[in-house]
Amino acid sequence: MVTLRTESLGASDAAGPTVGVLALQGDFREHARVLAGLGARIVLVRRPEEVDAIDGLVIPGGESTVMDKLSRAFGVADPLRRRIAEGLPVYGTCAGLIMLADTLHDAIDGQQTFGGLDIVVRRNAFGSQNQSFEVDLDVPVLGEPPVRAAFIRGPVVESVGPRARPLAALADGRVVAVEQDGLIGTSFHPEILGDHRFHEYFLGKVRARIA
Ligand SMILES: NC(=O)CC[C@H](N)C(=O)O
Repeated sequence: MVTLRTESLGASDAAGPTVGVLALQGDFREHARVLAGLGARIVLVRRPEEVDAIDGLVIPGGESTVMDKLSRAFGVADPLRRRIAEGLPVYGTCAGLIMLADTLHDAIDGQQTFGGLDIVVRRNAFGSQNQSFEVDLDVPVLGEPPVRAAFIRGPVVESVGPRARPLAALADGRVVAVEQDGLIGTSFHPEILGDHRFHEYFLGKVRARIA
């Protein structure tokens, strides 16, 4: 018998899909609040049993090198790789996008990712913390208005392979949002500026898969 550490942060609806938020490090609480507000049941994922209990997963922003080490130390990296390969819908923001990339351009010290997205990513592509910025981003799958996107030491998608497709790019053409089947990745943090359309779009994928 597995006891789930199901924490509801906000208005949780027992009928909603069960969405995990990888809670090893980073801004997982903000994502949990947004998803709970949209009707999902939230599981904060830190253990292998929790990986088996979810219909979808959000990987938050934070520090991908630390998330990589902790996910291996906590034994959730391989179970997550397996579930991603089986089609688990996953939305990764910033460090979470890095964790979903098949190829990391500047991996150091043996940094690993979970993979799944057929993309090449470069970390810290927009400079340091104090070079953070916000921009209005056209995201055609989300319609109008543009998404206000916060970039905080974010990665860039340097190339998009044939299995993935770009969802948004900056004015200079650099790709900052992608999807591939049930997987979504954004270089930026929609969870902190009050626009929840990326989370709604992701929940649509989760619901479609369990319907
Ligand atoms: N805001 C973020 O998630 C920053 C990502 C971080 N620079 C990393 O490489 O993991």
